[in-house]
Parts: sequence; structure tokens; C-alpha cells
Amino acid sequence: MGRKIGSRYTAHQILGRGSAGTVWLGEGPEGPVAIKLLREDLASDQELVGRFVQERTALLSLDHPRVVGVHDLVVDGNDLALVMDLVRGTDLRTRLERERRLAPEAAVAIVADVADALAAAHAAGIVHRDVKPENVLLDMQGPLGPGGAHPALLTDFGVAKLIDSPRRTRATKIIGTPDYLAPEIIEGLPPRAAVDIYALATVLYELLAGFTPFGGGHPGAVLRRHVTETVVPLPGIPEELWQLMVQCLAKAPASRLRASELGARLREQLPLLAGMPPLDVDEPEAEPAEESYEEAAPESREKPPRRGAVPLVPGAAPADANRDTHTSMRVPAPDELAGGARGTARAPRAPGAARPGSARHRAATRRRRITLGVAGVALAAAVGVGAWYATSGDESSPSGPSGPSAPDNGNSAPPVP
Ligand SMILES: Nc1ncnc2c1ncn2[C@@H]1O[C@H](COP(=O)(O)OP(=O)(O)OP(=O)(O)O)[C@@H](O)[C@H]1O
Repeated sequence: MGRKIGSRYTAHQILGRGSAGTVWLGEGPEGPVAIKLLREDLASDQELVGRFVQERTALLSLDHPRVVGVHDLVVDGNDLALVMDLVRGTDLRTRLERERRLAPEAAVAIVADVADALAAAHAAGIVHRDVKPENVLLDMQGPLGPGGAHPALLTDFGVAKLIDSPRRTRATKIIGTPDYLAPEIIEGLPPRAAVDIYALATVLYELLAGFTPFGGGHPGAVLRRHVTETVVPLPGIPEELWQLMVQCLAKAPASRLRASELGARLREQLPLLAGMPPLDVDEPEAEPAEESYEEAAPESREKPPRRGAVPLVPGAAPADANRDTHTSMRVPAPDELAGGARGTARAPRAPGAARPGSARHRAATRRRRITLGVAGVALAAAVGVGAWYATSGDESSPSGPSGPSAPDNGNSAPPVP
């Protein structure tokens, strides 16, 4: 037995939870599927319903082996569900949490797969806008690739959008996950394909180092570092690979590689990386700002973060509020970016240097709390760079069924520059 979803699908078992709903292992007329079911209490939330429709719309125009395909959108009573390809495996965040750091060959092979997925999306005129390890699924039933990496697939196009039309020049709201946000988004420019490249290079850095280059501490500090700080080299990383990463983390979007080129260049590196162990990088020291932030959010200290909990959505149950996810913030003014939040790009500690007690656990906790913090800060109308959370403007909001940039079928979309 299972739960019926519309007339054609049955949901059997929970695979995971995201911010807006639950993903089920299900069965359809063509066999096993993954069914992403919007939470019932959110069915009246127009933005989230729009996000579901957006995901289906974006993916209708994409048919690529490295993109999780969408089969159907089911509307049945209170149920709104997205029926997707079933990926039997795990997400990249889970693997990273388990292994702490990946060997360069496996990390590069996974990221090259995602670059291929992005190349297809960009060619269809779609910017993903939320590239992060949570949105990369590893197909454990697929063939083993370089470094023992399983094929990686990009998913969660819920905030993806078609490239802005020319008349819409400046975004008023930031959509994304702070650690992976390209500087130009923070500066208010409309998201172009290069934002996905920046996010993907951040993911590669994270897979190799165990932490993101500009994350840590207050969310305002994270945003400011993206704009002002230079990425700190990882000890022991092959020079060519490092140069590739530096290019893709360039502040100027035009300096970054295109997705297709990034995929090809990464694959060229693979033979050189064969057999190389994970880099000997230790985590940066904990940010003092985090401690003071935690002081301001005692309720988040009481509950350890749970994977699968749900965050920044209106009406989310409090117990779900620890999940790291995309969020929306107001674009900060230039003077806000210039000062305020402290902190520098996180420099890896030298191997052998004193190691703070449970830094890894604290880093994972911090990553989640940063996002939660943005909401918390918004609610409290806190002062300074942390108060950027949006209460107005929706130029960059996910396009709902009637959103101005929602594609009808995506086929007419121009390639993304
Ligand atoms: N097509 C799929 N096949 C198998 N498992 C999936 C599939 N899609 C999602 N999952 C599982 O369900 C979990 C939740 O996915 P979902 O896309 O809803 O949320 P998320 O990306 O983790 O978070 P958010 O939506 O808040 O950004 C994933 O982490 C993954 O483990």
C-alpha cells in the first residue's frame, strides 16, 4: 500500500525533505519515480506553488543525462506534486558530511558532471541560481567514473529562471544560499549564467577543502567577503586546477569560464589527479562573530540542526527551521557592503596547527545557521549588514504561473550569455 498521488502515482517511502515538501519514492505507469510533494500547509502559498510550477516549466525544456528530469506535475485536491526521475543514491551534501573532504579526482569528476548539466541549462536559457551540494544527486547505480565517483545529476530548479529580458536591469532581491552567491548578485545585477559558474567553483573548493571560501560567521559578513575578499589558495592543490578555480571565482562575471568549457577543462585535469589523496587542509578557526550570533539566537542552540528540516518559508513549523536552503534578501547598498561586517576570506590553517575541538561540527552548524540567521535577523529587524533581508520587491522572486519570466515551454529561450 502507499499514498495515492493523483490517479497515476503512488508514494511509498520518504527519500528526503526540502524546504517546501517531502520527496517520496513512488511508482507510476512507467515504473519507479521520485515524487516531490508540496507540504499541505503550504498549498495556499502562491510563491511556493509558483516554485513548483517553475521547476516543472524549467525542466520541460531540458533533457540531459546530468539533469534530473521532470515527468509530470500533479494537482489533486490539496496535493501538488512534481514527479521526477528517481535517482538511487544520495545527495552530495550527505557524502561530503560523511567524508569531510573528497579526493581531487572524485571532486573534479562530480563537478565536471554538474558543469555539463549547467551547460545544457544555459543553452536552454535557464540559470539555476541555487547550485550547492544539496542540489547535486549522486546516482549510486550508475557506472563508477574517475576516482570512484558515481554520476552526478543537478536537481532543484525551483528558483531557476530564464535570463532576464533587457528591460529588467536591476534585481532588488537576492535569491540563493549565502555561501554560494556570486558578487554581482549581491551588488544587484540580474543573475546570468556566470552566477552558476561561481557557485559551482565554490562547491569544488568546498569538496576539496571541507569548507566554502567565503562562508562562516554572520550572513552579512559572508556577502561582503564575496564582493571584497580574494580566495585563499588551498595547500597542495595542483596549480592548473587552482588557476581554473580562481578564474571561475573571479569577481567579474565576464572573466569566468562558460559551463561547457569548465566541464571540458576539468576533465582534462582528471588524469593528473588520479590517485591523489584528499588535500591536507585543516578548517579555519571558528568565527567569533558566530558566537555572538548564537548568543542572539538561543533557541537555535537548543535544537541540533536536523537534515531534512525545513526553513525559510512562510508558515514553516518551528521544528523545521534548521535546514540550510536558499533564501531571499534585499540587495545591500554599496556603503553597506563597504563596511560593517568583519571578517576575511577563510584561510586554511597550516597542517599540524592546533585544531579547535569540534570545528567540523561547528562549521556544519554555522552553515545552516547562517541561512536561518537571515530570517531571524529579518524578523528582529536587526541593524547593520545583517538586516538585508527583503520585505519588499520581488523582481528576482521565483516566477510563478503568472510570473513575468516564466517560460511557456522553454523552447524559445535564447542561450544564456
Ligand atoms: N529525484 C530524486 N531522486 C531521489 N532522491 C531525491 C530526488 N530529489 C530529491 N531527493 C532527495 O530528497 C531530498 C530533498 O530534496 P529537495 O529538492 O526537496 O530539497 P533540497 O534541495 O535538499 O532543499 P531545498 O528545496 O530546501 O533547497 C534531497 O536531499 C534528496 O536526498
